[in-house]
Amino acid sequence: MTEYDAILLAGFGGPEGQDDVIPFLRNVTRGRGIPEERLEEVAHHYRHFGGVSPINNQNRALKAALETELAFRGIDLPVIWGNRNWTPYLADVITEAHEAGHNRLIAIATSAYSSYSSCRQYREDFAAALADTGLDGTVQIDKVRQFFDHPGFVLPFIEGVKEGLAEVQAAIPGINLQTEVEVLFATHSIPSTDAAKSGQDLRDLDADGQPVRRYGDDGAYAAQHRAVAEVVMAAATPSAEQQPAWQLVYQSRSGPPSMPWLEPDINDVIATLPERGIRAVVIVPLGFVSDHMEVLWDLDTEAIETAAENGLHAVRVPTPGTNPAYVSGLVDLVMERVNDVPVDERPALTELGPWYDVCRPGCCENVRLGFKPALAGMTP
Ligand SMILES: CC1=C(CCC(=O)O)c2cc3nc(cc4[nH]c(cc5[nH]c(cc1n2)c(C)c5CCC(=O)O)c(CCC(=O)O)c4C)C(CCC(=O)O)=C3C
Ligand SMILES: [Fe+2]
Repeated sequence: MTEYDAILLAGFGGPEGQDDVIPFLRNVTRGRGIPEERLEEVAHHYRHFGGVSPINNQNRALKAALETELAFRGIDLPVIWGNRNWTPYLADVITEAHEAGHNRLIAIATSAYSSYSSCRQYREDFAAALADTGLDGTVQIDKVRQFFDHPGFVLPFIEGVKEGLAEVQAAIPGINLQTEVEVLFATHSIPSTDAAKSGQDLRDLDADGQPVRRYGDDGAYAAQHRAVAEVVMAAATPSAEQQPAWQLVYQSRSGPPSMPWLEPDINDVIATLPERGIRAVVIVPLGFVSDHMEVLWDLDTEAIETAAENGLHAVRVPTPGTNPAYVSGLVDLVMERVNDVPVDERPALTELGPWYDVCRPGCCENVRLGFKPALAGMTP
């Protein structure tokens, strides 16, 4: 048994009104070398929706769903919710938790894969929050493993792809699933240098100093997405003969053009589909846990528009959101830590998992920004 006294639900954060948009974007991009034009463009996405990102309400709903599931299971752990980039800030909610007597926190970050932005940055922000509040050494923050291949996270996508394909067949009677439909698994593009470091363990080096555990050029980040996509396709399609082609595509690139980020971009890929005889596209937001701005703008607005321009029927699959399988999976992830469940008894749908509870030395470091201390890892 490992004793925890609260669950820390750690979100990205988002603006909740027009006046929040610019300060929020400054918080997110401080020191990141994001071009001014890109910031203006992203500000416009938020302005289009009244300056309000849906992400905070989605995290409020997830917190409530977790509380209901915990109560149903008779688990006495309060859920506190804090954000990296907007109120309620992590430092403030951790201080409140401490004042209420909660000093051993198990964190769930709303992010499933390994990379600087999707794992280590959360861990660095936990360390910064403890340093800023003087609670370093008083409050302990552990974090559940990256859950990209946990059944609770994957199941909603399997259901979604099944339903998406059924919808395509209803819209275009007689369509050939194998030759006329393509499934695009979409995730956030990240700098190629971050991708290469994702999931890397600095201890596993060969005699030439090269990593032993290789995930390919785009690191564990891309490998994890591909492995999950394969599982989703196999589970969502009745037979190989009826399985559409699929590929992993990227969205929401934001760095300067001179800096390599993961490709191909979803819009570029969509534009190539008609010439291959594709008539319908199923878009799976595999990299995201809820329908936040990246999904509403980059997929539901831009990618859907690109599909229409190319004469394609397009369906966007739901994100896990508050799907009961996802909510219950997150509680399972907490309880495997509480109960010290051995690694070989933990659920994982790909060979890359179950991922580590404690991140490896050097894992997901950001070579551009340099070293910053992080919690929930083997080295600080
Ligand atoms: C991998 C990844 C995830 C998924 C994992 C996770 O969910 O954590 C994610 C999620 C999110 N990203 C979000 C928003 C933004 N991300 C930005 C910028 C960046 N994202 C990056 C990566 C990721 N981002 C990167 C490498 C940058 C470049 C700057 C840097 O090196 O850090 C910018 C700056 C403007 C721009 O350039 O787009 C914004 C506004 C929101 C909130 C949406 C809402 O408000 O509803 C969410 C959930
Ligand atoms: Fe982002």
